[in-house]
Amino acid sequence: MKKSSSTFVDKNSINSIAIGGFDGMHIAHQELFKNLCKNGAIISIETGYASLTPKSYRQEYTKYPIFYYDLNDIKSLEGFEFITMLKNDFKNLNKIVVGFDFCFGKNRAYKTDDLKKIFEGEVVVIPEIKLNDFPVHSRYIRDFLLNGDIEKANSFLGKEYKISGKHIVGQGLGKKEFVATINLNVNEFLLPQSGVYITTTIVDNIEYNSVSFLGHRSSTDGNFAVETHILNQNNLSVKDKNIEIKFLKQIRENRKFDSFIELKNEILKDIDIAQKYFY
Ligand SMILES: Cc1cc2nc3c(=O)[nH]c(=O)nc-3n(C[C@H](O)[C@H](O)[C@H](O)COP(=O)(O)O)c2cc1C
Ligand SMILES: Nc1ncnc2c1ncn2[C@@H]1O[C@H](COP(=O)(O)OP(=O)(O)O)[C@@H](O)[C@H]1O
Repeated sequence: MKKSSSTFVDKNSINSIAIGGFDGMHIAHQELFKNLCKNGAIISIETGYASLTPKSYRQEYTKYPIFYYDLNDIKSLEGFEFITMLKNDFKNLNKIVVGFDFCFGKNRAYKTDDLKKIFEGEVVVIPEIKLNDFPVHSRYIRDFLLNGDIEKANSFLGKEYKISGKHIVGQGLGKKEFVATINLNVNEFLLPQSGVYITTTIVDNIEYNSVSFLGHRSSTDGNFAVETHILNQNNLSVKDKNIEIKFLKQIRENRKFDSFIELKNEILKDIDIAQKYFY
């Protein structure tokens, strides 16, 4: 997690802003940011529903400082009131960058044409960005993840989908019966479809090749778990650490096995698939 750099920025130095929700900080969002000037900034309107890049993780994906506005505080403003607020907050603002579908103000009644009329400065409207003829939006990326289609989600994100969580103690069964896993408590982030994934696990800023499991452990205690097995590593100290998992590819969906031996055999096959992917 990178601290929002807006904390250290003088708002009066900002001359251009991009406005939106920006959950995902995906390739279309990055196109907007390319149109910012050197002293640009990002205005992120918080709905409370961001799940691809929750608020405290967003700064990692841009060099521009992010300033957050709570939707509840601004949603009853008329169009000119919203622009007046921004002009008051950023005294030297002369350029606004938004996407083709940007709406603002009370009842989302104001569109890009209204923005051009109300704001006395440059307004850049980015036409809809698509990838292979498919529009890029965070809602589609969420759908890809929920279907386990990691590669498609990653191509729309322009990076590997990453979640973050705190190490928690597991059942203590893995090391004894199967393979050692790090169990994580993940909040805020959308979890991809239940199943087994080729992943990269980050501990203390070091990336390890890994295979991860998400879902109800229907073959053991039935509880929901996010677990990662680091390949070729036995003695990594992770106690109470914050751990990140980057998703690369789904291996299979979650399954219920009738015996520990069947589950163990399948886990060993998963590990073999992951080993081959990396080498
Ligand atoms: C690569 C891998 C694949 C797994 N696949 C499944 C699965 O298909 N079904 C299941 O119930 N549990 C699966 N698990 C979870 C195991 O049941 C779990 O690791 C075991 O219960 C040990 O849990 P513990 O780490 O809390 O001790 C998988 C774990 C790993 C590492
Ligand atoms: N595919 C796209 N092409 C162009 N602009 C986009 C696209 N997706 C989002 N934007 C713009 O980016 C800003 C943030 O939009 P937001 O609604 O948070 O993204 P999303 O549609 O992915 O949820 C808005 O100004 C929006 O118009």
